[in-house]
Amino acid sequence: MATNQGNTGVDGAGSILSTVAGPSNAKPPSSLGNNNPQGDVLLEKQAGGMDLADQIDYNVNKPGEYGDAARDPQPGQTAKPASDIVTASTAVENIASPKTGSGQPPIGVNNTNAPLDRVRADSSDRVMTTNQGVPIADNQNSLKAGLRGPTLMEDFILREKITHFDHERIPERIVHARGSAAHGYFESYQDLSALTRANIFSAPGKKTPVFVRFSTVAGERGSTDTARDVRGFAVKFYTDEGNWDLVGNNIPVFFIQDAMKFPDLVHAVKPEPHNAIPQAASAHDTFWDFASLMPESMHMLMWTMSDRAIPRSYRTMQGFGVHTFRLVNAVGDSVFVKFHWSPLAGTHSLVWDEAVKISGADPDFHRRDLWEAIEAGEFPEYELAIQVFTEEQADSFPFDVLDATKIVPEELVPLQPIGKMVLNRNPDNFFAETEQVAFCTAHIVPGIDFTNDPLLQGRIHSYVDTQISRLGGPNFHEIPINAPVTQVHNNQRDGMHRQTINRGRVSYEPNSLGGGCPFQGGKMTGFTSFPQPMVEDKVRGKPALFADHYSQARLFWQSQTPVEKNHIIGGFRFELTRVQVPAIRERMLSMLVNVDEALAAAVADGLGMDVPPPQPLATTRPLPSYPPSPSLSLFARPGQTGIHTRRVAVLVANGTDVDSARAIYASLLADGAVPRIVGSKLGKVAGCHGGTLDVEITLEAGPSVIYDAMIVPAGEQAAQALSMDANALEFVRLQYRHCKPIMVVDAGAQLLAKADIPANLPDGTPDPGIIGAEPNDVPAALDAFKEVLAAHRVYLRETDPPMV
Ligand code: HEM
Repeated sequence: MATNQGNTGVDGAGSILSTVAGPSNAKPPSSLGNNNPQGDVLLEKQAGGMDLADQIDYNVNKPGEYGDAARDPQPGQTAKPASDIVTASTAVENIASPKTGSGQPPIGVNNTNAPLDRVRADSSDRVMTTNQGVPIADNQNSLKAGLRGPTLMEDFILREKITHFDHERIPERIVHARGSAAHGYFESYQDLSALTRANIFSAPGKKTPVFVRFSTVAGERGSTDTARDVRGFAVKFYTDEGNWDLVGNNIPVFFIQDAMKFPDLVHAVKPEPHNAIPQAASAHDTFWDFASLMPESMHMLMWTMSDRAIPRSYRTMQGFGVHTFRLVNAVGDSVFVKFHWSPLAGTHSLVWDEAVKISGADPDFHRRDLWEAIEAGEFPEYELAIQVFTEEQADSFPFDVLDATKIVPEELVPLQPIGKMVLNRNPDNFFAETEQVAFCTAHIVPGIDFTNDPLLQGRIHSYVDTQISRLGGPNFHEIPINAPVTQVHNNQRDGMHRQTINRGRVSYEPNSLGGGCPFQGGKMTGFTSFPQPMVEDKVRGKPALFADHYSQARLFWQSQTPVEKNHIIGGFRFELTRVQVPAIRERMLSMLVNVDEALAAAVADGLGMDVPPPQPLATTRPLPSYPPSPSLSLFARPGQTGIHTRRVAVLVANGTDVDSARAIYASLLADGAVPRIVGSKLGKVAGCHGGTLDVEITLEAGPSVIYDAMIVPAGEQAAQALSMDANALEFVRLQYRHCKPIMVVDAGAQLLAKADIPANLPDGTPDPGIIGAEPNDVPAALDAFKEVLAAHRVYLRETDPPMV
């Protein structure tokens, strides 16, 4: 017998999983270069296999705009068969499943990404039909009594089309409504069977398909990506023994300790009910009213006011399971575990002013970034690490491991890397996959179990419950993206939207009539709950250690660099400035005093208030003190991907040295960056020594905030023209203000002078992110530029004067 998550309870039994999903077309087909407006690019073979022309085609065609074209042939184009497109992943996986002789799988049949492809449909070159499969002769004109007469009731084709349209929307998620997702796989580094019998960790190199959804929490489905908010990091593992969902966030703690408070928390942060303002923002009275009355949220608030809440990309943030879970091995021994994801691209964030401006410039900033990276074959990778400790060890910690407002410091329990996740395929259909996916903390597999964390316990109920209404009934586990790759057999029947056609007369157990679904599980084969002894009174309350609300908030604060501390102060100042009720601001300040007096003073200063006395503590026990934990700083993880996928604006105008601009562009591309030729209008700019260059995007359509860095190539006349252009000046100033690397060649320095960009840092030393180059010195300058770009930002520009 299996659960609806396909947990068979029989090792390996019933598994149809032999290989792992890979991309069908991660690299954009070069045929798209037909549309390339920039015909005059270099042609030089790259070591990595993708030639420069392909890369430039890809970039010129703007990744966000070719997605559909890459899959579906456009008029006059022939789609490149998926198998012809070699990507790093297909090379590794080599998982293409058998195709029919024509190369076209039948409708509804899996083509290249077994096993999750089993229901992908490709309608290219197929005759249009009704939902009953009847061929349609005319899809443009309704059936009328005469050309100018009334439409006939019998027009079932019209009515079916409109009726379906009328019902195309489903309720959005009550939280985490806005998200983006990707397919990929998880690969285990080692055999963890001593700790857990979870099948996905049973052998080194074992691969398990995953679907991952990243999200913001508070905003509605159409809200902006770069709001200050927690990010969801939900992973569905399609394991051999059913689905395991690790439904985490990018912050390792949470606002509250008990599920009982979750509806209050969400009501407080969502738009206020009388006027539905503000969208996707915690900067309003009701949120801070709740928070200031909920001191257990203090630790989480430190994280959400930090740059963790404005990541540069879903690819540059960590993920955490948050709760303490259990691992259980084959003989029933159990240890506690915390799960951590760390991106190979490092942890990088935006600065607040930039995040605000991106909301206008590109509300899909994170969605686009994830999509484009995967389409370009720059597959995001995250390492999974665990912290493992025994129940006895947990008893000796100065905090309670069942309290979701506490971390287990890495200094106390080191991280153990156990595998990596690679996201290598974008969804085919946003609604069918990203919108309909249903994650749930209750979806666990043999070898993994819950703890008594009272927040986790409430979540186990909440997800399935909400999905029954969001996805229209109890059968949403049959929706392809939710269906396990294992077979599902049980005696559950019927209900709205039932897809499975169960055979036989027996749908109960025990039975003597045969057929149906015999129960084959049993102790240590099927899922068995860890038999934790429990003899306690029924109570409403919380353990004593839960009442320490400040010591880990202080640990977080003390582990931050000066730059990060300034940003946290800025976050509190911004949010509390938006709060209208002075008493709420004062209560928050009184909580901050308990974290750190200098922090409270700096925030109070920004609010024009005095520092109030500290809020009384909820405990009389002495608070533990922790040594700073360097790994809590974002800067602890610079990443291993260099300048890959970093976006660089190359500013041009008439008079730009076209050859120099091309050389810079090609050099950036060769190192994996994403350069763009940016000018004041589309069309060609004339080079100072002849030749022309196509502008790819304008200063208005591609403003400063969507780039990680900028370069002004050589060219006296171009530098003068840019210096007269208000958009170009604004561009440079924002690049500087947002701490981005800036390189100028020769006369390009005029632009910096006109924009009043200082060459030195506030402490008087040269700014390493302002790189000037002579025309004959460009390669060396580019090397220096790339080095600063790989380090992401020059935050030293900001630290004068430090606020604490
Ligand atoms: C008692 C506390 C909580 C409750 C009752 C709760 C409830 C919910 C609900 C109802 C949804 C929408 C699900 C859907 O419609 O499919 C959701 C989504 C989500 N929750 Fe929670 N949540 C809680 C705490 C947390 C915590 C602590 C985390 C992180 C560890 C978290 C992470 C997520 C994520 C990532 C999603 C989005 C899943 C997706 O991408 O579809 N939640 N939560």
